[in-house]
Amino acid sequence: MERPVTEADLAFEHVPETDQSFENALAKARDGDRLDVDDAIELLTTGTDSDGIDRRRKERVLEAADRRRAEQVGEEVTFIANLNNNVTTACNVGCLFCNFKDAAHTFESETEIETAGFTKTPAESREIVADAVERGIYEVTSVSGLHPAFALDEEHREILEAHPNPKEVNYKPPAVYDTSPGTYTDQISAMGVDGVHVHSMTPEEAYHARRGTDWSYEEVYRRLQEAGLDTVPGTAAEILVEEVREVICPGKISTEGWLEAMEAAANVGLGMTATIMYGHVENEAHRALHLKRIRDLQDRTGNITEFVPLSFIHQNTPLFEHDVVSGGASIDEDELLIAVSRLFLDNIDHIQASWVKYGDEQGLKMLSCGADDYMGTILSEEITKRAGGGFGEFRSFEDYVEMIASIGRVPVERSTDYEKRRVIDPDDPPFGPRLGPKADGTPLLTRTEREERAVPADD
Ligand SMILES: C[S@@+](CC[C@H](N)C(=O)[O-])C[C@H]1O[C@@H](n2cnc3c(N)ncnc32)[C@H](O)[C@@H]1O
Ligand SMILES: Nc1c(NC[C@H](O)[C@H](O)[C@H](O)CO)[nH]c(=O)[nH]c1=O
Ligand SMILES: N[C@@H](Cc1ccc(O)cc1)C(=O)O
Ligand code: SF4
Repeated sequence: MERPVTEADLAFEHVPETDQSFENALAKARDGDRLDVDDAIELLTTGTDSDGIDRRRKERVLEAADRRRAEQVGEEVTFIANLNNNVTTACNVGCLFCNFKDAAHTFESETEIETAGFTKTPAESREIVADAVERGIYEVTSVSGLHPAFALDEEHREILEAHPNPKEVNYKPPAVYDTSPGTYTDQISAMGVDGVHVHSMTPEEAYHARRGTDWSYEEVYRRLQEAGLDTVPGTAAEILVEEVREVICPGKISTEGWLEAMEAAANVGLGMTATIMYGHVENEAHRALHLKRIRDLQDRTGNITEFVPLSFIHQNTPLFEHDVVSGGASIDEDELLIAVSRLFLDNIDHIQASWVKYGDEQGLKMLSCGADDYMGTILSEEITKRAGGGFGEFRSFEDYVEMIASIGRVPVERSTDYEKRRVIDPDDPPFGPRLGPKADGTPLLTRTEREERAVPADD
């Protein structure tokens, strides 16, 4: 088990104190001036001159962000027809905010323990994606645990097999396990059914895909790109400040490592998203520093299409179970984080509202706090569900059109890179995806609807 978190670990060097005033920071935001870290802290706290959130000030921040959203991207709200396909939950990194993972030894053939998790072979992944493509999706997002048997490709497997101490590099051969995930390149090429867009390989996974070698991240991402990788999800970012990572994910790549991997992905020409996972032990100074690191990265690369705030889901996580935190972010904090992301990240066009994290009602509200993208259909979800979140695993195009039209905005289906966009007329049902290789406008069905249709009606 991990070393317990002590109070000393939470006595942070970075605290929300500034020489700036709330009013000055807000004036800069309204004028479209580039904000600095102190400005962001003032806006996120609604002023460090008093404790707690000042509701009237909060409304002014949200209003400024909503106006900026309207100027920058207009009234369209985008979403994507996509599938989430997590390959394996086996992971020994031990992040304290995560309940998606299952200890890798529970997957071994020899063990008496029955694992609560799953591993898919490349063939199984392919079948799941093929089925979803048939239904009309055109993006597969795939993020997974760091299974010890995973290797980048055959060459990487040979290097790992020849390692004098495989344990040191977190490697065990596939034969040890009931099911092998194969290699990353096999999984990527298996998922690339009919030209579906493959969005996969977070910096943490890329780290795993080069362990025990001297390969650069460029080399890793180049090989993955050859296998069919299209874009990279910028998760594993969590909070890009070391003193926070030391508490919530001491086994994970560092801030520097994350930035290095993302830059490498950009260098080989891959598009990417970026995230923040907030609402646990960090304070507003950490959130502001994180935003600065993302904006700097985007200044260097220009490859980030969207920023995705992920509000910490606390219920079943070690951080909550060990009383390190008493819950997640408040609604005020969620709204301010979306708004300040819009105002601070002047070089990233799209801010995503995650219905997985916020639910429909609050997710919709976020679209008037600075967000303009409403995620995707995903069809299946494991990370938030296992952490105790309860907002489900699927949204249909009908759900999307109804929700977006209800707030007077324009529903638009988009491709991962936002290049392909199709405006949907709310008065012209039925609603289904049209941008996919097999998408002909037929509505995506829920699992239950599909099962009902599969059973021949007995009249
Ligand atoms: C579960 S990991 C899977 C991919 C890979 N293992 C990694 O860490 O990048 C993907 C992301 O899910 C997010 N996540 C995990 N647990 C969460 C929780 N309890 N609440 C909110 N987000 C969470 C984290 O931001 C994490 O980086
Ligand atoms: N916000 C969450 C996402 N967002 C990813 C999108 O669905 C999509 O893959 C991206 O916009 C690239 O096109 N995915 C999750 O699984 N969970 C979230 O909370
Ligand atoms: N799957 C991740 C989130 C995610 C994945 C890909 C992205 O591009 C963005 C966010 C989660 O549920 O937390
Ligand atoms: S967040 Fe990713 S790396 Fe960390 S324990 Fe969960 S699955 Fe593993």
